[in-house]
Amino acid sequence: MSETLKRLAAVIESRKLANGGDPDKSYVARLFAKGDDAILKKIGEEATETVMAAKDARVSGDKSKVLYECADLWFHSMVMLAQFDLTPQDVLDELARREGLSGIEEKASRQ
Ligand SMILES: N=c1c2ncn([C@@H]3O[C@H](COP(=O)(O)OP(=O)(O)OP(=O)(O)O)[C@@H](O)[C@H]3O)c2ncn1[C@@H]1O[C@H](COP(=O)(O)O)[C@@H](O)[C@H]1O
Repeated sequence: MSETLKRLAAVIESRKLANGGDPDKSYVARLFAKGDDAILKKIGEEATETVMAAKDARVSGDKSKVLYECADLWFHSMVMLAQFDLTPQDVLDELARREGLSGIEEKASRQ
């Protein structure tokens, strides 16, 4: 896993209230204190903002907002993973499991 993701996952974990996270000082601890609905709402917002940034980038040619919004989306997804005691490595493991398996073949195998 990338060292950046590993460090960020560790910081997020440290912000859990059970690990001493303080909602008065930490944005992540505040999200954990608010619970599932607040975390999931942020993911919905950031996903929508990512889509809008990508649509805008097609018109303006400026891709910087796509990166910015996608980073927000990844970050909040990492908070959600931690909320469920999952890690970015778990997601990478799932992607590795799918490696080489065509999405078209996988879909056909479900029918
Ligand atoms: N990567 C991030 C990160 N990306 C985005 N954000 C915050 O996520 C929020 C994004 O919400 P919006 O863009 O919708 O802005 P907003 O309107 O201010 O947000 P809301 O009031 O609606 O929640 C902002 O408050 C951003 O500052 C982040 N906050 C923290 N991190 C990382 O998490 C670490 C721990 O943060 P704290 O727990 O705050 O110490 C930090 O050191 C960073 O590495």
